[in-house]
Amino acid sequence: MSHKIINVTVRDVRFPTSLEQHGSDAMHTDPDYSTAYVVIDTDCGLKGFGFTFTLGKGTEIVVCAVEALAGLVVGKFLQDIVSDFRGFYRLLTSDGQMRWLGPEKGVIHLATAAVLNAVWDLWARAEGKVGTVLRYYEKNKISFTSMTHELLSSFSCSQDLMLKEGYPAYTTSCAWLGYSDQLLKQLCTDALKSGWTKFKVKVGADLEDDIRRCRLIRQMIGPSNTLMIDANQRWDVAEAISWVSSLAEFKPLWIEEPTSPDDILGHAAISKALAPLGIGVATGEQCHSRVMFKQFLQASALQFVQIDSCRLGSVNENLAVLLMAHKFQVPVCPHAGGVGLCELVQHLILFDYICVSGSLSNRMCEYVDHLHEHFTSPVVIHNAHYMPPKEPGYSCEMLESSVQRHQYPDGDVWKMIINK
Ligand SMILES: C[C@H](O)[C@@H](O)[C@@H](O)[C@H](O)C(=O)O
Ligand SMILES: [Mg+2]
Repeated sequence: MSHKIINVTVRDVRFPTSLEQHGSDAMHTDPDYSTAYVVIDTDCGLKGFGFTFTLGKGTEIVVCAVEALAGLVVGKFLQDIVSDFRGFYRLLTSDGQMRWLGPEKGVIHLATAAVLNAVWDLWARAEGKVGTVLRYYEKNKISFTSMTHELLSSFSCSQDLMLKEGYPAYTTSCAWLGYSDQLLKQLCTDALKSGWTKFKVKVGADLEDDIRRCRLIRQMIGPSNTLMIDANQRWDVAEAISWVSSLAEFKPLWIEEPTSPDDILGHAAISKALAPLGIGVATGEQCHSRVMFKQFLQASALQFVQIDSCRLGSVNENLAVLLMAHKFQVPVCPHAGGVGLCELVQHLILFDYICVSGSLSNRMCEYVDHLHEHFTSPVVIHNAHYMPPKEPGYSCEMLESSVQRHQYPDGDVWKMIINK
């Protein structure tokens, strides 16, 4: 079948998560988890769904950027796109006028991610597959193929393990910064009961609060479970080193986003200073391109790579980062959560394990327990592991009823909030 793309639509879909402080951190105190939600229509009726993730205000700007890119997509045939996916990626990112808005960063790159996520979803649905990424990888004969040849031959064995046990996850949803100690305790108790062993806590606004919260959670989870801390870029370099040193007694595995996401050498200095304390640096949720990741890796500026399915240019660019991380032997622990990021990133991390890294050492994927009910194929978590998705596609499709209710500003949910 030809699968000619005949239409690309995009909608501003927002969830009022800030009302309950879900997702709050030291820099983003009132996030409304949102998406610029893209639907691609084809001449044969098949659709592709995709989105990028935003925090509420400004989603309308991403919507405009998607509309600007749509002209490059409508009229194309899926087969032509995927037989030269590199060319298509460049078409979207290298338009002679639009690239001035990035290039490959900021709003225009978020829009590129939304469009490409929808194309990947469409391709996987057209093939009736979950794992189109593997085919892309083989077809494009990425130069790492020989390096991972052995891993590819152990493909079925790793795949069996994933199908049986799933991919290990950690939870962030017990300890958002705006949650009270009482709520934190309750959520942590529930999470321990459900089998969670790895927990991330938001820090960075007030040191005394951080000490109290980290002590509380460490006491609850005990010495052998894993704790991570996340400052969401709140500090400068010297402040990060001294602040995290004050939290070292709680034995965090990593400090995430200690400073500006663009300060590669700053991250390197923090990594060096914290290494003797056994604390690594994790970053990536606002690392906007593979070029930045390359330098982070070259400068030994991070010890955990946090790819993001909606900030980088979809599967295409994430794949480049997975391969570089493997070359540098740095574990990938994707950023997820938000709305829909868990749904997308599960595909990438399974691919990383089965075809690239072949290792689970120091590796885990983020999970938050919000908004999955709005997806047609929500993630399945079992015993704190992501179970492989079974439906063909990239798991991007939202329930149409959810989209309509949450569309901003005309959906019922927003009409009620705005008219209050
Ligand atoms: C605003 C968001 O909830 C962030 O706080 C979140 O993505 C966070 O940094 C995370 O690591 O999950
Ligand atoms: Mg984070």
